Amino acid sequence: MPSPAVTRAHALAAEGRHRDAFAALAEASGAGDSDALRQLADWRIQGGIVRRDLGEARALLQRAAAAGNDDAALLHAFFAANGVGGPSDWPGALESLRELAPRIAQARAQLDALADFALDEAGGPMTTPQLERLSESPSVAVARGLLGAAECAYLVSRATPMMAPSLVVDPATGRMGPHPIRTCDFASFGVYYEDFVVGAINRRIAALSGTDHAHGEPLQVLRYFPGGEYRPHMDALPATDNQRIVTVLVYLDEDYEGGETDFPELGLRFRGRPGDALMFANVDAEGRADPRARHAGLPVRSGTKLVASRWIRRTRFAYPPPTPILADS
Ligand SMILES: O=C(O)CCC(=O)C(=O)O
Ligand SMILES: [Fe+2]
Repeated sequence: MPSPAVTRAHALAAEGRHRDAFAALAEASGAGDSDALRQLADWRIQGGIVRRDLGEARALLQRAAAAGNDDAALLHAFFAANGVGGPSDWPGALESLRELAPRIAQARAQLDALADFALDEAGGPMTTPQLERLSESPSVAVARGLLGAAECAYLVSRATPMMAPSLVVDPATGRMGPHPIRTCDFASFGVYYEDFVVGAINRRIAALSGTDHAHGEPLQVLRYFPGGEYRPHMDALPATDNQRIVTVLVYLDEDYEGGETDFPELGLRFRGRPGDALMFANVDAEGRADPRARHAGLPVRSGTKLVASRWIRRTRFAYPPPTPILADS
């Protein structure tokens, strides 16, 4: 049961009285209501009612955690680990995760999955696997065992309840929507979901690709049932000043037939074992979209294919915030 202030704020927002709802939450937050602090943090993350402000959200989560809200404490630890809304403090965040573990099963599950790999002080990998090059230009390469079995299983278990039918950018309209080009389900690990395991995986992907982990779009997990496919496409965007320069795919399971990743222009077809990564460049030496990097996830014939996908931009990436209803908030 949420606190009375949160219930009241929801009712006011549902009536379109957003300013009153915000005032109710702000007042209760000021009085130390941990539910109100948590709710206000959510609004600051979403940015639909009030202005998105991840730094403010992180501060609110910290206060909610201090007032005894474990769920806020866990999300605050994710923010601190991954440098959301402020600097990254991996060791401090890990300490919080360990404190929460006796009370929160999800915190224990993360600590277990993290045990697959030795991490440095900042959550980065101690080593990265050797790259086997499959194509010189555009560069396509394989890194065997980039993820461990526990990490693959953890990603799948976290992604499964979040799965929704895929959306892609329609080149005709520029809008996101369902499209026959990608007939799989997907789960995206944005700020709410980028936990310690996802953060450690993103850092390993960054180390492999020689990029900064803040340059990646949220890690996605794609799930293809029989007949599901991702038709030939380029990951590079038609017009952007922050191009998707490189893609890393990590195969998460093997109980399926078909579903190879196919590069028609290169005569190359690949399917990895669980934990294997395929990395390819989407741009040429001048940074322009490289049509030879066009690729497909071929139709799955039987079973279920699960793959993690990370599109890495040239520079830091964040989704633009929505326009808030309370513009002056
Ligand atoms: O599922 C695959 O093999 C391809 C996925 C893909 O092309 C992508 O995520 O951009
Ligand atoms: Fe792709």
